[in-house]
Amino acid sequence: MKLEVKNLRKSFSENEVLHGISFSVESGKALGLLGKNGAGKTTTIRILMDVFKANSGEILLDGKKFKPRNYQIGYLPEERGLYPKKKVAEQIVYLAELRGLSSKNAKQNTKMWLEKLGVDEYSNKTLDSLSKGNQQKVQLAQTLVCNPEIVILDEPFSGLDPINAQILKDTVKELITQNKLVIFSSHQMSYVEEFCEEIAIINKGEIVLSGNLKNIKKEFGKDRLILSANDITIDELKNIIDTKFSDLVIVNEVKKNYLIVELIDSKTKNQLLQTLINENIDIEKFAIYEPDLADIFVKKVGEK
Ligand SMILES: Nc1ncnc2c1ncn2[C@@H]1O[C@H](COP(=O)(O)OP(=O)(O)OP(=O)(O)O)[C@@H](O)[C@H]1O
Repeated sequence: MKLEVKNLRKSFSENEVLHGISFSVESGKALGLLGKNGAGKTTTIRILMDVFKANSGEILLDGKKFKPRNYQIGYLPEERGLYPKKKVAEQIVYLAELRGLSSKNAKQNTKMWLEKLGVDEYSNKTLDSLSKGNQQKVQLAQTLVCNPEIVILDEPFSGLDPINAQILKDTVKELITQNKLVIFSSHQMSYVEEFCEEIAIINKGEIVLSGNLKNIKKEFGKDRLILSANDITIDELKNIIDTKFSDLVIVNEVKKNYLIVELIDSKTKNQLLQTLINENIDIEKFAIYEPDLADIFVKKVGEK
């Protein structure tokens, strides 16, 4: 399956909050929707789920208008939607039946997911008696109980400690290998980096970067190197480069322990290395720069 979001615009009263959002994602891949608070992630997801109507734009699944009601979708909304005073297993079974599962399958799947996520011991407790992290896992069990083909998770990691975040990561990875189409929103880069093949960064209601994460990283790292030297400070190294090697390289960024430099001509990497050696600079680091997602995000959005 391929889901395509095309040029979504959304206004609340006179205020346009989405200014033409477009991205696409296919089964067997996960798309990370990234953005700061208020960027427009949840609004986009709500439009996808038909909670809100867009003012314009379209959403297609395999080229046809996407109607969420026609599919088994696992949606974990930002405002978690379960009943605090009802028993955990009972309400998941009930919601699974509402979504079309037989009573037997609803019970089986509920048991399976509560066990898998390590919250089966709370099956007969009311939801509000559980810790926030465990409530979150119950919500996730409810999201996945119907074996959905499409999984949409809005900030699924919020409130999870590292061990439970790992359980969620493993679950998402498993969904991807089962060829599900997975979309999730987050402002936590490390999670996105770990298993999203595709990303879309939203800033102030606009997509500022989208596509395959590996290609994006390659493009950002293109012709850039990390450089440091023994016996001289980073500032001294920068000075030498600025005064002597400005025909080969320019300094992009001064980090605490190294410089990020950009080759003026991508073919001159070895020449740069040779020139540094000829200058008797004792090179400590000379490596291809591999930006992490946080670096890319900061570059595109301006701040963390
Ligand atoms: N129902 C609404 N009525 C009016 N404005 C809204 C409504 N929902 C969202 N907005 C506005 O739309 C903008 C985008 O909000 P949205 O919740 O989509 O951002 P987000 O990226 O999900 O942020 P967060 O990470 O904080 O959840 C914000 O300026 C918000 O105030």
